[in-house]
Amino acid sequence: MISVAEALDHVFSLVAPLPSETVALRDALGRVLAATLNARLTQPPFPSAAMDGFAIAGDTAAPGATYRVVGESAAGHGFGGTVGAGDCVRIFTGAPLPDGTDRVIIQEDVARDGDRITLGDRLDTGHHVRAAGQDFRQGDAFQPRGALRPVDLALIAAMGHGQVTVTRRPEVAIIATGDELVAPGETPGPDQIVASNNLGLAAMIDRAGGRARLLPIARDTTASLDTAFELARGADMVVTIGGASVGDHDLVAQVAEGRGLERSFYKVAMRPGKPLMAGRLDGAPMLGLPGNPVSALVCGQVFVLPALRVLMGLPAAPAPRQTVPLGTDLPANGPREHYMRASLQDGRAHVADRQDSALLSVLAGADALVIRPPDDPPRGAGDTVEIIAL
Ligand SMILES: Nc1nc2c(c(=O)[nH]1)N[C@H]1C(S)=C(S)[C@@H](COP(=O)(O)OP(=O)(O)OC[C@H]3O[C@@H](n4cnc5c(N)ncnc54)[C@H](O)[C@@H]3O)O[C@H]1N2
Ligand code: MOO
Repeated sequence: MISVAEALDHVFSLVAPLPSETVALRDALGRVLAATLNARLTQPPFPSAAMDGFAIAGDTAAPGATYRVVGESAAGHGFGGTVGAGDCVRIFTGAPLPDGTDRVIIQEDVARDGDRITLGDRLDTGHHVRAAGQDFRQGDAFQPRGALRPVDLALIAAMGHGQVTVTRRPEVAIIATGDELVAPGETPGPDQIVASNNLGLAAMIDRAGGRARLLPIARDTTASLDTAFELARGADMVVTIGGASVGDHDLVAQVAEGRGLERSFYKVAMRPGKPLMAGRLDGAPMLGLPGNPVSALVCGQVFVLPALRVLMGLPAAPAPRQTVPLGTDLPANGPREHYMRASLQDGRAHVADRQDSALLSVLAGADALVIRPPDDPPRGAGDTVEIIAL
């Protein structure tokens, strides 16, 4: 059995960023820029007012000074005339500063009488002018730090782009396997249960920026699995769930190998998730997850999402970890890296009593996975541990 870190390295060697495509900015949330983007515009494009008031030549400002109002500059409608000595222009936030002015006196500091204004006794010191290009200049490069966030989209729009070139959204085929499974919403027959973790995994993938394609549940037969793999053709990644262990009806590896799977590894020293397999099938990376609901979803966090991020154009990196103190005592860990379901309260990780990998309700009640290294000695409340936040 290989370690989680080795297995993840193998998974990373199976994936590479997908080709790019151009999409409307409106559809670019969560996508990853395929190349550095340069501003086509300068912002602000002209010196502009940061407050509502009167634009003057700043060196003339003094308590009691008077000016003649010769026009108005509003956002979208600048003042086209000339501002002479002793003149001012009524101005509003966002409006271009007229030539010959370099300061805005806020209207609270001004007394107006017809077309005359008099500055008050206590002027604030600000010029209330936004310099041209103070936010960004034409040609400035923008390299977001990750997948595009709402603020990134706003900036790119302001920079003058209506479309962006991003890495294509990965399509991930998900194959649940097992004679015992029925689709969500169906009533299980005798000896059956509802397939759940494939749905959870699909949601995980969609939320992370992929597009999950849930295939029909495959039965525990060579023919059914073969059909499922056939339907998965063309996907950017194939994920199977279940049938990964050593039982007589665990046929996924056998069928995948029959179709030419180039296997990278089988079995990882982790808990849950031990019977994980990975390789390349029909030209696509394939991950075979164990069927237990928690095992599948933990493998989703630890392997599927990091692989998905690489396909999306993000750097190859393990699931982000944080360090927090434990809120509970823990016995020594065994030889596998243990991902324990825990809830965070007052900044401490309280590890759930029941850690069976079949317990979806425990996972749903958790907001973190506490990671115990192999053979970790007993830990007490207050000791720090690494977690993956869920
Ligand atoms: N003799 C051994 N038995 C088992 C071993 C072992 O090393 N030796 N490993 C155990 C571990 S660890 C795991 S994890 C499981 C994984 O088994 P499979 O990947 O073959 O999964 P299945 O047998 O198909 O299913 C396990 C369990 O999960 C339920 N399941 C499967 N798919 C779904 C789904 N889509 N939604 C909800 N639940 C699902 C299935 O009904 C089973 O209850 O093997 C152990 N055995
Ligand atoms: O590794 Mo299994 O995934 O412990 O339940």
